[in-house]
Amino acid sequence: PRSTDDFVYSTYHDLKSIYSFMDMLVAENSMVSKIVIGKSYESRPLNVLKFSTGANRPGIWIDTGIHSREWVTQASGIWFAKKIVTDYRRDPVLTDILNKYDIFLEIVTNPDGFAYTHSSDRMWRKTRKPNPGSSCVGVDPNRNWDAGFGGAGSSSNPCTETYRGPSAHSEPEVKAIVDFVKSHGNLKAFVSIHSYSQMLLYPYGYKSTLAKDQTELYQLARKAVTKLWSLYNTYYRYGSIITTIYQASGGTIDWTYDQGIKYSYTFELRDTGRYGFILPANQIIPTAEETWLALMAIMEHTKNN
Ligand SMILES: O=C(NO)N[C@@H](Cc1ccccc1)C(=O)O
Ligand SMILES: [Zn+2]
Repeated sequence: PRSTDDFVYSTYHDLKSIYSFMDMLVAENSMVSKIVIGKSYESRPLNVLKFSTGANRPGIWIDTGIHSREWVTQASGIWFAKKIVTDYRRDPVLTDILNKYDIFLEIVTNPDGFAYTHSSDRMWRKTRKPNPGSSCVGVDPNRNWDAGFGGAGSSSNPCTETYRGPSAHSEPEVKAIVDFVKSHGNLKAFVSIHSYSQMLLYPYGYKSTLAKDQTELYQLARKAVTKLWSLYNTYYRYGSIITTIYQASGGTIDWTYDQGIKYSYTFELRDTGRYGFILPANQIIPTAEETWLALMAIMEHTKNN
């Protein structure tokens, strides 16, 4: 495609195609820039799109594709990026958000794993860093954060899908985000998008202690899933990670919440298991559209509080 107007949002794309989408979007829009926050283990750039209409603003972070096989999430991230530039100055709520906040969007958060799902194993979840002393490759990037690291709900066995890694932030893909969050220092919301299960989750996963902001997080989750449901009647469950899905230690949003980013959420997109990670491409746009309504609710609440 020559522009993001004739890019095909209703199909799954490989890494090369997604990177060229990002470069086209940057070239077409003065509001969009590309930040490389680091390199993956296999030296791929960790690209973050920045949407900004002014300087020195607080930020909102969205990542997709931290688990590489969850292809509807990277595909939704592409659609979100185009939606932001399309709706700015047309949608009053988004315009108000972008006049006060920067949005940071990391579409391919695990590029090595993503490339591997295209080349070798469609069901690959983890990073692709080898584990010394083991023939098994990769660390679960959603168990590698310094939040209850190494606790129940993660594995010490490199051959498992929830292997936590040798130490917190051992994975370059995770460390890059940690460093970005710390250096930015003014993120007000952090949303990490997974599939599948149709859930909206907030901290904690590593312990059953209620988050100090649990009442507000619950009420905002309820509002967000109601907005999501309003489009195609897709039903989401919502609540804390540990009570809604299972115990998981070293998870992304437990760390971001403990860094003081109050509006820390994880989405589990469509479906509930019929297709699972292999969601048909004809569901990409409907999934992205309904999820966007929930994201807008979270971003609007962030802006107003
Ligand atoms: O992989 C998936 N979904 O894609 N399940 C998530 C569930 C989850 C979500 C948030 C925090 C911790 C755990 C996982 O990493 O096990
Ligand atoms: Zn996942």
